Amino acid sequence: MTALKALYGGTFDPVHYGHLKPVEILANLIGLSKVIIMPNNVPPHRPQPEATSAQRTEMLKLAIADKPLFELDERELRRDTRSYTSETLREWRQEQGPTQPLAFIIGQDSLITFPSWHDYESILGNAHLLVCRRPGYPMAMKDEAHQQWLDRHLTNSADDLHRTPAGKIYIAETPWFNISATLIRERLQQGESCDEMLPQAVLRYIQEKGLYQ
Ligand SMILES: Nc1ncnc2c1ncn2[C@@H]1O[C@H](COP(=O)(O)OP(=O)(O)OP(=O)(O)O)[C@@H](O)[C@H]1O
Ligand SMILES: O=C(O)c1ccc[n+]([C@@H]2O[C@H](COP(=O)([O-])O)[C@@H](O)[C@H]2O)c1
Repeated sequence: MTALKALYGGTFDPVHYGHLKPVEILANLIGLSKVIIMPNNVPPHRPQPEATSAQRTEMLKLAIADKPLFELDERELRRDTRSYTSETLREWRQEQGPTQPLAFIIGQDSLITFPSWHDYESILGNAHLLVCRRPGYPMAMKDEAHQQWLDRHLTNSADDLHRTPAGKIYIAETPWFNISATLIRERLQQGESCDEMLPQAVLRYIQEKGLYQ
């Protein structure tokens, strides 16, 4: 059996424990030996981040330096157009061949908006979706057609993910982490502590560079 490979895309402005901890638990649950973390360059659906792509990448490097589970992929930084996940996964699938099991990791909030993503059906054609729970967001889709789409693809079998190349959605029983980059940016701007929310090395970098003031 070929090991499942997982890509974890995000804006990471900045990276925090709400990104890292659920995914470490997910990796244990389903037997992932690597998670490839990938910052976007031009988020397709939100304003440009406060930190530059280079700064967000630097923070990711600091965050994963002592975590062998993670490696970094900078491919989206090499494109100046919108960082569409469908394009990235098409390219990754071509590199990995048609039978390699591939997955894209998202949080529960991203699952809810997923049907509005560019060419979203093709994403499942190229990868599974692995979903981590997140507090404050519904588990059901906004409309019936999208709920039926979700139900058609859902699996609760980790074996399914390892045995098939793409097309399944797995909602992992990961714990809730009530942390967001928005909350961190707001707290930093108000001079409030964020010590428990992100790695110390990332916090030091933010302070050194005067980010999110
Ligand atoms: N606390 C969390 N629990 C589970 N998933 C999360 C959490 N925070 C972020 N994610 C997921 O990580 C991925 C990258 O998220 P992103 O970089 O936008 O972080 P964010 O905290 O949501 O940022 P912002 O507050 O700036 O919107 C997304 O798929 C998102 O759903
Ligand atoms: O391709 C799209 O249309 C699309 C729309 C929304 C989000 N994404 C990707 O989903 C990942 C999580 O997004 P975000 O904004 O929550 O960090 C990140 O890799 C984004 O580039 C992709």
